[in-house]
Amino acid sequence: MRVLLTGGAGYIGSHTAIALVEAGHAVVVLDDLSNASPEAVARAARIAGAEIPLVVADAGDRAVVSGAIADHAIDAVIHFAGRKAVGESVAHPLAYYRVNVGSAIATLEAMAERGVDRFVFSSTATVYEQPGGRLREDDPVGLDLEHPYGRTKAMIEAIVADAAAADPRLRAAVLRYFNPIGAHPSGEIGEDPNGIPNNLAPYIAKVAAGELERLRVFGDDYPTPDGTGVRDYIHVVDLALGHVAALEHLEPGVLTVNLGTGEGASVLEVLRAFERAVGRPLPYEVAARRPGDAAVTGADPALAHERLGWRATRSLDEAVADAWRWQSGNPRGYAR
Ligand SMILES: NC(=O)c1ccc[n+]([C@@H]2O[C@H](COP(=O)([O-])OP(=O)(O)OC[C@H]3O[C@@H](n4cnc5c(N)ncnc54)[C@H](O)[C@@H]3O)[C@@H](O)[C@H]2O)c1
Ligand SMILES: O=c1ccn([C@@H]2O[C@H](COP(=O)(O)OP(=O)(O)O[C@H]3O[C@H](CO)[C@H](O)[C@H](O)[C@H]3O)[C@@H](O)[C@H]2O)c(=O)[nH]1
Repeated sequence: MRVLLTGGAGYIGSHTAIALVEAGHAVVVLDDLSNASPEAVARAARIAGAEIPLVVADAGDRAVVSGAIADHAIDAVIHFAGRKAVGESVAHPLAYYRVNVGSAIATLEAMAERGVDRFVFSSTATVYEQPGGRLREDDPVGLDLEHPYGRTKAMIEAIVADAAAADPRLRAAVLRYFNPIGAHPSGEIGEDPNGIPNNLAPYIAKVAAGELERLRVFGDDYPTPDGTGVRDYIHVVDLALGHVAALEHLEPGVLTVNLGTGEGASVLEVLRAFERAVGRPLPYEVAARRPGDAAVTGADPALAHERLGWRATRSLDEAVADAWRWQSGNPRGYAR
């Protein structure tokens, strides 16, 4: 298939681009570069050994997306484009609704205009209204969430369901990612956060690199084995392979699946994994809980295995070693 990746210059999109080419597909990236560098696409193309055209454009512009679909004879779209910073979504909710919801609608309209009916969407574990350790796809999802970012994703899930109900040709997959971590094993592409990272793994990587003084562990009094928050960290390459499987198994209607490992790791366990990769202790202090954080989130990944034949196979240690290879080899990221 010829696959358009909106937001394909970003962290998950660039890894997915490589996985798609390696599986025999052709990839075109459409990205406004608001949170990415064109260098990510250039490196993904080099690693994959294929040309990956980059269209620098806003996925919220229906006419531009429609033009890209026609120009590149696209068969399927994976929609990664969007903003993802939880705190920023609280401060700037309208921008989040405009970019996230607006770009999803514009992309679906552009596809309809061009008769493209294969659609894969980046959702998140955050859409579950009741966090828990083994979340299943039929657990309650809705708008009763902690932040506008999560609500944008729940809204888009509803929009995709309505679009599929109205158009029986639409074949869609909604992928609820748990916590992506790690980098391509080449060390050439990885997560390149702008400014001080919000997320745990890139934050620890910058502590290990000496750019940040110490990790602040947000709470050690949760009802978890060591008192720190537990998440389901999934290697970004496993996540990328989940997209390939989803794309290749699309059927009319909407399939919604968790992409997680089914295993939990605490903040201190992630820190220890980094210490093993780096080969020395890393400084940390216990700080107050971060508002809105759950004690535990984790996936029941059974449905993805049953329906897509996919499961995550890479360990936390592997992910952290790959993240550290990327961080230490590219201290300034893509240096945008
Ligand atoms: N990383 C995570 O923890 C995580 C977890 C669950 C879901 N997601 C979702 O997965 C998707 C990809 O996440 P990521 O971690 O790769 O983030 P990212 O920021 O690295 O990638 C998103 C990409 O979209 C681009 N973009 C943003 N707005 C755009 C627009 N209007 N038009 C075109 N391009 C636009 C950005 O430049 C960036 O390259 C996002 O939709 C995100 O919400 C991410
Ligand atoms: O500096 C830090 C950063 C994080 N944490 C802790 O580390 C764990 C993971 O935090 P992240 O910020 O890395 O990830 P979250 O689980 O909070 O959320 C992320 O993953 C979710 C998917 O489950 C959503 O996509 C969400 O938008 C995205 O930020 C949490 O227990 C958090 O309290 C720290 O202790 N210190």
